[in-house]
Amino acid sequence: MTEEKKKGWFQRLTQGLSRTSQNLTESVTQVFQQKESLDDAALEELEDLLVESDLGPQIAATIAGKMAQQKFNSAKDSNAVRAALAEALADELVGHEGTFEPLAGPRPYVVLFVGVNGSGKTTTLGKIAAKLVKSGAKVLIVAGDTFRAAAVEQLKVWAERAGADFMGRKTGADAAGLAYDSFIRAKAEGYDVVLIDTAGRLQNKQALMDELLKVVRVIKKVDPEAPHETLLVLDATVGRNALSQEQIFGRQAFVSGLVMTKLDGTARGGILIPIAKASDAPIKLIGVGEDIEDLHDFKARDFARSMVGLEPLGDKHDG
Ligand SMILES: Nc1nc2c(ncn2[C@@H]2O[C@H](COP(=O)(O)OP(=O)(O)OP(=O)(O)O)[C@@H](O)[C@H]2O)c(=O)[nH]1
Repeated sequence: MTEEKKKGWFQRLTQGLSRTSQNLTESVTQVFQQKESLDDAALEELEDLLVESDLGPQIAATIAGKMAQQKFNSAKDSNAVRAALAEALADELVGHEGTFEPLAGPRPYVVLFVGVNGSGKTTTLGKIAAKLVKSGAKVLIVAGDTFRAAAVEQLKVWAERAGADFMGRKTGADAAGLAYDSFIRAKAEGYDVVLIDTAGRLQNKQALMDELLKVVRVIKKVDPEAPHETLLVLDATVGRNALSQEQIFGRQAFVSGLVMTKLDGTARGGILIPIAKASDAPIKLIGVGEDIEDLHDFKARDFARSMVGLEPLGDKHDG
């Protein structure tokens, strides 16, 4: 990434997370305003504020504990408070950072997108397709949510916009059959990446999981190593509901990476931390807007600093 592009992205990230950071830092710096160090009551207040920021009780207690060990020179030191908070948040996240590198793997590289309707699956898939095509890759988009005509249409628009090829079937067609055929076609026609959308809602959760597992099974018939990546897309604005979605999909659908979307315009960006800690899969990508440029690799330290309204630390951390 060029310096300018990097700067642009960080600005978008910090801007996108501004409601989260306002929510988090204003209250936390206030706790430290009158005092150099925290007494028990202030520590409890800090913990409550962190819980309100969607961090959950355990993480809130850990972070409040770390903050309580610090000394700050009252109100003048709000940047130091922020920096310490960013460090404490980053400590929680660094072990949960993953990379999404479809062009570094086998060809064709098969990526499955799972998640409930409205989480941002289609948009995320479209953004990834656009970036891959731009970098010269041959990309096939597959409309695996065969239950909703609108979902197929939306994906087709993204495929056209991205310059990727598109494969879909009529409403109600067998999604697993489509996934299988698309993989065979991608192998025969030399595609680099196959991006497969899946249904986000069926008559019940079990039916949805059965459907996903069937898609995975038939893909494995073509190549046992595939799908090479199964990305679970989660909407940050739904707060703790995203946590339960992770639990449902993560336990059953062989999720290999998480994507957190809609981190812009929400005060609930803090939810990313309990999700990261609860999940066996790392966070790979984050979305802070609807444009192609608004999807990015997840970098724990940069994210933690943006969460408190600070710029990233520089090359050492922005990878
Ligand atoms: N602000 C913001 N909006 C987003 C982001 N990602 C997706 N969206 C919007 O969220 C809405 C839902 O996204 P979709 O991509 O359609 O979600 P989906 O999971 O495919 O849902 P269905 O199409 O209903 O299956 C759309 O209006 C997107 O433009 C993001 O990072 N930030």
